[in-house]
Amino acid sequence: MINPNEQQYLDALKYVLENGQDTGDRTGTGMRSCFGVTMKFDLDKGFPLLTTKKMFVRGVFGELLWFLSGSTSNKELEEKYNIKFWRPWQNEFGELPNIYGKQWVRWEDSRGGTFNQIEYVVNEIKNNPTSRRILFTGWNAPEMQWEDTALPCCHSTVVQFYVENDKLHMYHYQRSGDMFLGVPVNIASYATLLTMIAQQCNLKPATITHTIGVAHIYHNHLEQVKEQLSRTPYEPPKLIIKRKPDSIFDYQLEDFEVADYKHHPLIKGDVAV
Ligand SMILES: Nc1nc(=O)c2c([nH]1)NC[C@@H]1CN(c3ccc(C(=O)N[C@@H](CCC(=O)O)C(=O)O)cc3)CN21
Ligand SMILES: O=c1ccn([C@H]2C[C@H](O)[C@@H](COP(=O)(O)O)O2)c(=O)[nH]1
Repeated sequence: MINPNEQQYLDALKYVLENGQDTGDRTGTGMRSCFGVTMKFDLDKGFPLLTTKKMFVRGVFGELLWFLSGSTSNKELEEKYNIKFWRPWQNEFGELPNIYGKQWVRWEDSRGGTFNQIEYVVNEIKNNPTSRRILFTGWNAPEMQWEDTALPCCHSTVVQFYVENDKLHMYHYQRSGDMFLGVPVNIASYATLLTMIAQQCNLKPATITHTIGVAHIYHNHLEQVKEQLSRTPYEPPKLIIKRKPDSIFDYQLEDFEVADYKHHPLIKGDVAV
């Protein structure tokens, strides 16, 4: 098979298209959904950036670096990286309160301090690789219910790591996945994160097991999905990280390059707000 990683996504997409339940949803758009869909990616078989549609590559890397910086400012995401897809959820101050950046690197504890979960994960992988506690979560249960929270955490509901000899594996549980728009970005983003953490720990990025709780196709994406499923994937591109920064928090946009990215044309779809 020319691109087994992409086939995992296409099979999941097709499964939801053919077997999903049609209902309404919070946004009023309507969705077709299945519960508990798992995809497995092996980074040895290429970088899982979709080739059956053109992906917004800078969007993947920029958004990830913005999460890692601890920022929850959409203004910063737009000004620093020229990424505008978070705009519908920003408040009047250009902020996205309580989303990923805060939970990943400055989770507020009940004793007035903060906890950097990403730093913890990298240190554990380096110093305590047989630990069964190497995980981080964006799901800060009480904060997810606060009324100013921009959007309760979708991906990184749980992200766990496992070291096998010189290989680093990841399990990613995502509670809710917009199969056409969000999930392709999430797949590429977590593959990038695993590659970065592996580089920091002198390990090889290996597999990602990605489970989505409510895997859904919005009703206004059904035609786009059929178009995408009619296309044949190309060989996957390669992810190149051009240097090894001193820490997981020191990567820059210019450090990332995608080589040999051959893709089909963009497929547009409206995001459900
Ligand atoms: N309904 C919904 N789906 C999502 O995927 C999603 C949300 N809401 N809310 C929060 C974030 C925002 N995300 C988004 C939003 C829009 C695109 C999007 O429109 N992507 C286009 C390119 C956009 C561009 O070039 O600026 C694409 O073709 O992938 C992707 C992810 C992911 N998340
Ligand atoms: O990275 C992301 C962020 C969001 N989504 C999708 C999943 C849902 O369609 C919406 C969130 O709505 P909820 O009602 O909170 O589930 O955003 C995604 O797929 N990937």
